[in-house]
This record gives sequence, structure tokens and C-alpha cells, in this order.
Amino acid sequence: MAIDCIAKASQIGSLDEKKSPLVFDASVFQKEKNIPTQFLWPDNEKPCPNAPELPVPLIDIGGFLSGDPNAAIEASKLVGEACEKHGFFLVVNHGIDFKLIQDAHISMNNFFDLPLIEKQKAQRNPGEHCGYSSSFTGRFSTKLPWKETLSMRFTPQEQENHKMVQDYILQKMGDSFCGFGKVYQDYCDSMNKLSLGIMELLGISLGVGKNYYKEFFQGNDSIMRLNYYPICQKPELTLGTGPHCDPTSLTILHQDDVGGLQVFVDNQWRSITPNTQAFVVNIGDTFMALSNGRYKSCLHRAVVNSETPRKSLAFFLCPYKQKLVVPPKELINRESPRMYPDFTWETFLEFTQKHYRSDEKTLDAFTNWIQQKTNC
Ligand SMILES: C=C1C[C@]23C[C@H]1CC[C@H]2[C@]1(C)CCC[C@@](C)(C(=O)O)[C@H]1[C@@H]3C(=O)O
Ligand SMILES: O=C(O)CCC(=O)C(=O)O
Ligand SMILES: [Fe+2]
Repeated sequence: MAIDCIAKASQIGSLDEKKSPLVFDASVFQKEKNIPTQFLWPDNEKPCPNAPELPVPLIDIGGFLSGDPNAAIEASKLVGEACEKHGFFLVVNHGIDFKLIQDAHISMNNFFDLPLIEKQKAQRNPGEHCGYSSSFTGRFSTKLPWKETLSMRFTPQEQENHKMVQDYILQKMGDSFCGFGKVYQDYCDSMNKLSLGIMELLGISLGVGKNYYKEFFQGNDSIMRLNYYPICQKPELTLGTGPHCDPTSLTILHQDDVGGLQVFVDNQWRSITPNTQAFVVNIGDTFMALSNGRYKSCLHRAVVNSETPRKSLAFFLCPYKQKLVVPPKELINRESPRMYPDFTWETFLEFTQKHYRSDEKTLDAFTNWIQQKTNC
């Protein structure tokens, strides 16, 4: 069966059944001279020391957000050039309240500083994408990332009492996390608004109009992820997050000031210098399909260090699960035939959670998987 061969090939589910999964407790591992073998990455994927910095233009979207049509055209041109070349850009004057960003980082610190037993109240269940995960020790058995994550599901507030993120945190962590839940409900609402603004710029730049993608994502079923990368005594042997393209549509990432994000551009890993005033925005696989391959899903990874823990906030914009991912007809012609099959995000997400570990070729593997299932 297609699923079996994909699963075997992708190391998901290949845990040694006789042993319970390793529990990643960085506060214990950090005291060891060496790191567990499960966290060692192959030589061809190990981080290169001091990847050269990539100078990335800051796209000022303040004028666009204030309704200036000329600024919208100028910003959409810069966004389009970046997305055609390597699939990411930085935005400033984004309109997101800096105190909210600061509160989100403080709340993240408070969560990851908890004892493991407390964090495990939000433990991620197998096959699900929400909850707390310490290094995915329950999902993979090799090339484990040196990180802890907390992921939450977000859908826009259509009714007054719809506060999915806040309700989830209260349910999992209890009343003492009421403030945490409110901060991340507000943060996700802000990310949703910024994402829809960026979708306007992407629609303009692709020539399909400012409302095409904005309306496509007006309803969305997105993911808010907190990445916490503990100090590592052997940072040159492991990775915080392995090389991958986000399978989602659009990622809005806020790095802290430690540094560790790297992108693969012109056949070289390049570091993205932290800028806490900016958001890193990258195209994911699903938007690459929605643009019929015109815009590139950005290959990136995160490295760790032996001095300071690093944190990043990643908002992953995703369509409603059952919405069919099909590019607009304007982007399909004789010179640009369809590049990817129709699919739903629900199927793609299930593929990444149950059958394939996202890497640099997830969308191609998913396309093959769909075709094999169709031919079975
Ligand atoms: C839909 C998703 C799967 C991952 C989180 C979001 C978007 C990025 C994906 C991921 C970060 C890519 C690298 C591998 C991964 C397993 C990880 O290191 O976290 C991926 C996430 C996941 O499958 O949980
Ligand atoms: O932490 C980072 O800088 C990148 C994280 C990332 O790529 C992800 O969570 O998809
Ligand atoms: Fe990513």
C-alpha cells in the first residue's frame, strides 16, 4: 500500500516498539557531555558554522496598510520579486502592537520554563498537530530536532464568544493561564489581519486582484506555534528545526534577538539576522500550489547554540480544511500548465502528521502519494 511505503520511507512510526519513546528534558540532557544519538543529524545536513548573513530588504507596508494605492503597488512589486526568487521577505511598519509581541515572548518564556510535568498537561496526541511536544520524540526516532513546541489551532472570530485559542489554553492549562490565553488570542487575531493584508499584496503582484486570495483565506483554520530552542552543548551536531518548506500557505515569523533562522538561497545556507521590529514572511507549499508554482515555497531551517535559548513565534495561515486548493485560471496557460493536482489542506495536513515528515520535497511526495492512491 502507498501509505505503508511512504511511512517506512519517512521514519514516522519507526519507533522501536520494545522501548518507550525517549523523553526530551533539556534541563537533564544539557548536563551530559554528549547529546543522545537520536539528535545527531547526518553530515550533509549538519549546520555549517557561521552561515553568511543574507542582506534582506525590509518591505515597509505602512503606506499600504493606511490605504495608499501607490504604496500598495510599490509594496506588491517588492513582495512579488522576493516570492519569485526565494519565497520570503521581511516586513516593517506592520501595524502589530509591539507590547503585544513583547507579552507573547514573555508568556512563551513562562510556559517553557515550567517543569516538564506541567507542560505535558497540553501534551500533543499522536497524529494531531496541536499541543505541547518535546522534540517529537513520540513521532520520530532519528534526526530529532533540538526544540520544544506548543501549537494551537486558530480560526477567525465570527461570533463574539468565539475565542478558540483562549478556550484551548484554559482547558489544557487551567485558570492560572487565563492571561497567556488572552495574549495569544489577541496575537493570533493580529496575525490573521496581517496575513489577509499580505494576501492582498500577493493577489495584486500575481495580477489576480487584491481580493482573490484575501477572500480565499477570509475563513481559515490556521496554526500558532511557539518554538523554544534550549541551549545545546553540541550545536554543531544537531538542528533546532530541520531543513524544510512549510507545507502551509503563509508563515509570519517573529524571531527573538538570538538568531538561528537560515534560508537556502543560491545553493547556500544563509543566516537571517534577527530584527525584532520586523516579521519574516515566507511562502509555504500550499500557496506555491495556489500560485501554480509562480511563487517559491522557501527552504529554511533553524540552528541552535550553546550560549542562549532561542525562541520564535510562527503563525501558519492555512485554508479551511475542506477548501479545494486550485490556482486561479489567470495563472494557467500553455506556457504555465497546471503544476500540482487539486487537493484539500485537510489531506495535506494529514499527510504531514501521519505519513511524511515535512522536508524540502514534501509537496512532490504528497503529489506522488495522491496519484498512487488514485491509481490503487
Ligand atoms: C503543518 C505544519 C507541520 C510543521 C508545523 C506546521 C508547518 C511547519 C512544519 C514543520 C515545522 C516542518 C519541519 C518538520 C516538523 C515536524 C517540525 O520540525 O516541527 C514540521 C511541523 C510538524 O509536522 O509538526
Ligand atoms: O524558529 C525558526 O526560526 C524557524 C521555525 C520554522 O521554520 C517552523 O516552525 O516552521
Ligand atoms: Fe518553517
